Amino acid sequence: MTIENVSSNKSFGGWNKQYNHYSESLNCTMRFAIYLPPNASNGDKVPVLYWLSGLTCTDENFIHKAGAQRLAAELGIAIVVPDTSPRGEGVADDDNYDLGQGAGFYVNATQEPWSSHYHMYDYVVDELPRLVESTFPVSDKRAISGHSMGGHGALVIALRNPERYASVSAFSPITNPMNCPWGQKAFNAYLGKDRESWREYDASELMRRATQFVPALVDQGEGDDFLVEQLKPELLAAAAEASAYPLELRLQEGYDHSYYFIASFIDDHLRFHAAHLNG
Ligand SMILES: N[C@@H](CCC(=O)N[C@@H](CS)C(=O)NCC(=O)O)C(=O)O
Repeated sequence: MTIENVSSNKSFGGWNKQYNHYSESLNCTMRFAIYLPPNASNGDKVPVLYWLSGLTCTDENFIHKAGAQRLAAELGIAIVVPDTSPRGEGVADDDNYDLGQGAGFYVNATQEPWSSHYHMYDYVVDELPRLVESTFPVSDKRAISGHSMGGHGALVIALRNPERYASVSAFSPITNPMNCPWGQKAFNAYLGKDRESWREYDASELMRRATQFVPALVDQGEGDDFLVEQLKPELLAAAAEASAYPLELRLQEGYDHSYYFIASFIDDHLRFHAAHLNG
């Protein structure tokens, strides 16, 4: 596996870096970002928080806007940020922002024209950690978090792979994609009409029947324009109650869907993950 460094910026004593590599699961060249805290340069193997971004994002939005590096440096946690879909000229796309490139929804697509590249689930669960853990001074202690579409991705991936993650968190996640317009549009396209196959990618469905628990923290802004139609945190809360899932769901008054919200609470999420990664 060859990977190519495309940027390096020192930050809070550690390094923000971007890499390109050819992804076997996505069948195209992908870029990801990694923040390596200062102690990763001393030969320590540091734990990793994987961050999954939302619709329209690349590997850069979180790195530029969330302000996570200062505390990640202090806590000694690396952060890995993949892109949100396969990309490139030969990769299927759609004119709308909520389907195709920038909108991979962290599923393995089974339908044409998406199925030859759109395997973000396999990429995030298997290929990217394997690459990161064999390339950088990081351990196999993992946590996962994300925003909106990426919050959906983080919850689904942790719920389906509880042995792989110490903790999971999300900002403004799409909690029940089977029952909201963004999710229904994406799942119809990527997975087809059979709604049974959708259940494996629905955080509320998975949480309701969970028997193995990954500690979960979710923050949702009450001033979020997408709250009622798309995000529906009350459905996740009901699912958690049904399985006695260890979910902490916090509604934050006045906050919207933007990175201003994420930046306001990212420290809480980093400390939550650090407690579980180092516990
Ligand atoms: N219609 C909006 C929806 C997209 C949106 O709100 N994206 C969120 C994630 S769901 C985001 O993080 N945008 C990029 C940013 O704020 O940096 C747009 O196209 O900007």
